[in-house]
Amino acid sequence: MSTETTQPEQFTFQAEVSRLLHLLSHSLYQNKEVAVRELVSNASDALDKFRHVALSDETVRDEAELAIHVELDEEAKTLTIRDNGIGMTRDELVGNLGTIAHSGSLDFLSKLSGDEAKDVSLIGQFGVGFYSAFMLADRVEVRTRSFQEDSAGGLLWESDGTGNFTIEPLEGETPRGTAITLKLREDTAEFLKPEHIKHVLGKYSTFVPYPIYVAEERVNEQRPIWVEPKSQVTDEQYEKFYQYLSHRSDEKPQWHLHLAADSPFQFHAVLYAPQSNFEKLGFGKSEHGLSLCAKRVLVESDCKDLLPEYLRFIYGLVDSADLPLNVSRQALQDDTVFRKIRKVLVKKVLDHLAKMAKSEPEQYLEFWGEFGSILREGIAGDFENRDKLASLLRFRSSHDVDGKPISLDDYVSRAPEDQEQIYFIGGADMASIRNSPSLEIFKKRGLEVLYLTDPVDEFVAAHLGTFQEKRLVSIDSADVKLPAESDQQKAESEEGDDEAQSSDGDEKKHPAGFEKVVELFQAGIENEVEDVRATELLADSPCRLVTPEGALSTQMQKILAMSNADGMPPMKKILELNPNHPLIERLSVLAGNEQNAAFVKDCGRQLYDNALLLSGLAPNPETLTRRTQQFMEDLAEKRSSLVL
Ligand SMILES: Nc1ncnc2c1ncn2[C@@H]1O[C@H](COP(=O)(O)OP(=O)(O)OP(=O)(O)O)[C@@H](O)[C@H]1O
Repeated sequence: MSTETTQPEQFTFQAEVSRLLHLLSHSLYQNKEVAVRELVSNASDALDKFRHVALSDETVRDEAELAIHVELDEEAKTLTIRDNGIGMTRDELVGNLGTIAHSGSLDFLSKLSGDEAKDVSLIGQFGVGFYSAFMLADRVEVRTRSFQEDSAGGLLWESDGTGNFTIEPLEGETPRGTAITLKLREDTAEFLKPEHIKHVLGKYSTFVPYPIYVAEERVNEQRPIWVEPKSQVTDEQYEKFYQYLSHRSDEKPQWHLHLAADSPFQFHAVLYAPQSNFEKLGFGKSEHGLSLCAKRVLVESDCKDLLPEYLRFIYGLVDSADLPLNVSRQALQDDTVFRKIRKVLVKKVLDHLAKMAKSEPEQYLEFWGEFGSILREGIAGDFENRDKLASLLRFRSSHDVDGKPISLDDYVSRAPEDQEQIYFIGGADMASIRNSPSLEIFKKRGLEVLYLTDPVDEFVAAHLGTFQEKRLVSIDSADVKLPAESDQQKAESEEGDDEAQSSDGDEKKHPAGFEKVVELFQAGIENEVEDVRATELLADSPCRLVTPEGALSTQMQKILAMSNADGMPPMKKILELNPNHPLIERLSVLAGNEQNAAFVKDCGRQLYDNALLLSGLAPNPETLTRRTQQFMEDLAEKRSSLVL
């Protein structure tokens, strides 16, 4: 049928796109200028892609300058952004301008539209920048021809943003590239004024690496600040460049680094740390990389291999004349200069952080609060820089002031000289950590303990192993060794428990009958624990559970058990008793009489269950409740004589 070729094909937007378009027009705070930035940035990406193709395929090259033209038509009330980049085929049009590539983008943006509506300027980070066109326009037309099609292969994409779009072939010759025409709404008519559009482009698109023209006038300066001496770059220029690289308009970076080297290889770089970490807000892993240039020309806009993963939050640009750029990604990664540049970048960033931690500790803590959770990943992966990274770690501790996390260097510098280990305790939250019986002796002796409420920190501690030759040890482990007590501490502790304890090195004196208690407890829970024994490391609690030497800490075991459900059998623990606790002393007396054996055994089981609960582990609820009920019944019966 003859109508078949002229009838536009109808398409429906993916449901997520419709929701996004609704969100854009209704709830998000609207900084409409962002739409221009996004469309210009897409045009610039399309030019990059074309240049890349043209490098290896001379048949597609031509003489035309790669550029972006912004055209204003006051009469038709249209704003057009035109590029001679890579263009789009029919399938690309359907896929790119009808769906959202990054799943999760929409959810994230919806979250931002709550009370504290964040700037919609974030939109470009989530692979949905094109749709911001509908913030300005009630109709959008895209005319495009892919570099792969002949000049008659142009297409027109059209939509009013309410749910559908159409695609139809264009008649006549269509130049290569894409022209996006926005039919502006009444309330966005100011975007038809050349002065306004120039102002917007100056604000957001100064660093676009291709010329941008409004009418015949070139409006972006394209100044490569990274090759200029630091002294000649103003704060404002650094900020603008950051905003251009990160798509975070109106945000200042936390800090920046401007690096330059001439030998043994040449490169320039500007690196930035953003203000906030989106990963913390639940938006998955950061996906951006650094921009990689050769002699000022952008070669790769998202080079993720220039920095290790644990520095993935950094934005920046690296420019080197010494890199082989027409090679595969793998070959680039293996290139000696590339590897050396990467090494220098990592060193400079870590040195900068170390300097900041020393001279501006408050600012460093702010940085750590945002990005510490990413930076600490380096402990497991970057062996070469492990020491530097270890000094950058921060933890809550029993000795921290106002909850401000401390460094391992702080810890070691104030630990007693003969303290061979760095103590830590893991737990679900501060409250359960502070209530742990294992902490008592450390509190009593004033020994510092790191509080690790985030389970990942325990993995970090395990990977680190030692710091300044001191082993990091969980205090609920049998590996713990305490430094010798000072004379004063010795005197105090001997005063506290005069009959029970002799000085260090001597055979400990336990109350008579204590060995019997151990025997009965053991008989009561023999299959569940590795051992029952006395400890001198408890102050106020009757007992605690510890992990045997060399075993994983309780927290780590819990995490592993969760991640591997049918998992490993639980590792047996050691039940340690405080021979000087009034309850244990009383039981030691009772254990002398055979008739009390069952009762002492029951107490052993109950204390074991209590210790499990305190460690965040689950005892058998049925036997626990039955036993406590029995205890209550016995007590109630004894007390009934008081009523009569
Ligand atoms: N001017 C253009 N020329 C060629 N392709 C384009 C152009 N504009 C958009 N596209 C295509 O449409 C896709 C979707 O664009 P959109 O701005 O929504 O997301 P994105 O560009 O992938 O993400 P981001 O905005 O984070 O860079 C692009 O990836 C690109 O393939």
